[in-house]
Amino acid sequence: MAKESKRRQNSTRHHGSFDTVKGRAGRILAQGNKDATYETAAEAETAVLVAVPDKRQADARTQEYLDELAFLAETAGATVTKRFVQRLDKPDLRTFVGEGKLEEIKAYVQHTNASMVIFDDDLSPSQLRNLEAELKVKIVDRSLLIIDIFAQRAKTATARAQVELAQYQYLLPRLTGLWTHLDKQRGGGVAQRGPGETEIETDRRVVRDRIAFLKDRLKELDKQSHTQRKARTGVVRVALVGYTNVGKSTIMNLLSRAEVFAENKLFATVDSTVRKVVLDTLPFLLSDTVGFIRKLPTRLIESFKSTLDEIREADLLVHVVDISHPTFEEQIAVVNETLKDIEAADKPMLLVFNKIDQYTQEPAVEHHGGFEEMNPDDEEGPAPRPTLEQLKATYMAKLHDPVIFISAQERENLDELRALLVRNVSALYQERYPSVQPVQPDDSEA
Ligand SMILES: Nc1nc2c(ncn2[C@@H]2O[C@H](COP(=O)(O)OP(=O)(O)OP(=O)(O)O)[C@@H](O)[C@H]2O)c(=O)[nH]1
Ligand SMILES: [Mg+2]
Repeated sequence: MAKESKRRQNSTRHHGSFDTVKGRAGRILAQGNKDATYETAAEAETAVLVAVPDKRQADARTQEYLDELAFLAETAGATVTKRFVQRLDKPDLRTFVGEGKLEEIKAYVQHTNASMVIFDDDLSPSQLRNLEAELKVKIVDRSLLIIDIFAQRAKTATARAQVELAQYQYLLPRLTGLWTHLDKQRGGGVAQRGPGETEIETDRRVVRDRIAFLKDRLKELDKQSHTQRKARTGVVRVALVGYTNVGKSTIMNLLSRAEVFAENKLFATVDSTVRKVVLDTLPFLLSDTVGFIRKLPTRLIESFKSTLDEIREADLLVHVVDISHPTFEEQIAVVNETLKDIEAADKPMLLVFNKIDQYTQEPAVEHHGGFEEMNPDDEEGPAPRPTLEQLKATYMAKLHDPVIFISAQERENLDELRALLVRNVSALYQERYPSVQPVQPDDSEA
């Protein structure tokens, strides 16, 4: 714990991401500082959340989304003190929220000395700039927040290079839009003038060079892991997939006795880990990897290509679902969509409903920071959820894939899970490698 906070302090001493977006990092980069590691929130920072749902979105849904954003903010290290919601058909082009709402946010931020405002969507470079000018605090959008958490978590060389690539790809268009906008607005005035065209060009070139370098580096790392993966021919590969925080790493640890970091934070895992598992003398490789989330920036998916290869190359996917989560069905849909995006959707899949110990028919009331009743006049509470038995019946009937209900934490139904894995893995051996005798793969590898 002490180590973690020391690491944080160290890394916050680097230029912050907002400085980056403000353009300062552009200059730091131009001076050859290659360490792009930064964090959105230092400890004890307070954050205000802003969501602009469209008019049809139900209040309860909006709060669930804001819960997730608050969870992300807390994971990044900030304390959420307030949530602002404005229903609009379309976000305001200039400042994302309308003028009146902006005034409200501004007053709150000034009054409470909040250190940042986090938006549940991505902001255009000019929205970012305008909001910064109006609110005079750090402005963070959803992509930046997620990239930032990834940056805090990435451990392996590949994951770090992938995160850095995502950071620079985020930075590049903002470098441009930012300064051209600033120049236009200030008419090239003196006091707070940004760098001239030449400097911007230099910054852009530095960033592009770095992007090219990172892509090469990732290709190199990919070649190495490809060689590693080739050595695994003849061994069935199983990948744990699922929304973030559903219990993938916990299950990995149970099945493989590995020590994968699991905790109640989003994106505890951003590297992939592969372990040899032997069940009933049947060996296979099990990989635990980064969780998915709604509105995951495409750029981030792209830069995490090597990590996602572990999923793409698997013979069998184990889709873990947190059934106790109020939006678990939407989470299933998000995971399936993301699997489609990375072209891994048509693999055989087992659906594992986890956290049955925590499932209640009461709709969840757990809220993260800054919660306030949105519509106190709204008498109509959410409908009770189906029983676990009803859910089982529905899902068994609805899906062709095998379905199982477990609690990794309470070790409930784990034997059933193991048996299901053994059945499916041995079927895959027969189908995929009819001539190969199951071999013992090398000892576990990271
Ligand atoms: N109540 C309950 N909690 C669980 C269960 N399984 C895991 N958890 C908890 O859920 C949290 C997330 O677990 P992880 O294993 O880190 O989840 P993950 O899917 O690997 O998460 P990311 O790596 O962040 O995508 C941890 O606090 C676990 O202790 C379960 O069956 N019941
Ligand atoms: Mg994990």
